[in-house]
Amino acid sequence: MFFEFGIKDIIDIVLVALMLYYIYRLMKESRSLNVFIGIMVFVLVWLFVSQVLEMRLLGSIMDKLVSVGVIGLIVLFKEEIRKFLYQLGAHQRVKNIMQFFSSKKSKSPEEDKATIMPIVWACMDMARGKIGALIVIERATPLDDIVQTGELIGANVNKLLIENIFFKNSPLHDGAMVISQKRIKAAGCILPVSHAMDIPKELGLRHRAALGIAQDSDAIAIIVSEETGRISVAIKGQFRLRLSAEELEGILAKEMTG
Ligand SMILES: Nc1ncnc2c1ncn2[C@@H]1O[C@H](COP(=O)(O)OP(=O)(O)OP(=O)(O)O)[C@@H](O)[C@H]1O
Repeated sequence: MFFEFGIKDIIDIVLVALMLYYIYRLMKESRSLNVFIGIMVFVLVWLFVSQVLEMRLLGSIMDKLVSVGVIGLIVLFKEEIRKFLYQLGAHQRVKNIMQFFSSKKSKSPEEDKATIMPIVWACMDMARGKIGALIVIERATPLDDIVQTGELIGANVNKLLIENIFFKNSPLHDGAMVISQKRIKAAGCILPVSHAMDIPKELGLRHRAALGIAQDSDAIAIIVSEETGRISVAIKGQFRLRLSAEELEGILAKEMTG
């Protein structure tokens, strides 16, 4: 009953272990750890019943359950699967983007500045007036699903327009504004809320929504706090809190122009 055990098998085991570890991490993050443990127990029982005990009837019933169950799991965990695939794609994409930008710098720094400065000035004004705001700047990850939850605008980036949209009684002040390709694409959009446990207690839903989109995509989310007038940025799943105008400008210049 001995079988050959070569380098290919070791790589096979390492890859399966890595895959299981990633699934475990994703499920832990999405607080579905018990589901993961349940699936593992089911798979072990299935293997034991069909491979070791060779019980044909129970084995075939479990075979059927597994094939249907896979579809069920895909539906149940579509968000986690999307996130996993995004993270996988992002690794390669980072390299590609770095290569792309190293040979081809931003076409027009003036054009980038013309987009960045109205955002910075509007945020400073709104911070002074304690007007809450949430601005998401789309980059490589398309945000079409987010845009669909709000109202389409399609206007050039303009300081007064941004302030007007977030003005307290404006019909679009609730939710997030999406800026895409140097234009205000939509406002009043609903973002996914982060369930991270390590967010400072004083930060509420606006900040959680900013972190949520920064975890799910490569977008830059700018938050102006209505309570404190502080400006923060969520990017690559991390917060940069209490920013000055210069710091905000620096981050946007660096991240938007590569
Ligand atoms: N999922 C979401 N998507 C977009 N905007 C959201 C979302 N959740 C909350 N908001 C915005 O955040 C506002 C509520 O902010 P809340 O006071 O809870 O957050 P906060 O982080 O404490 O911010 P602030 O410091 O401005 O009070 C809502 O009125 C809405 O405009």
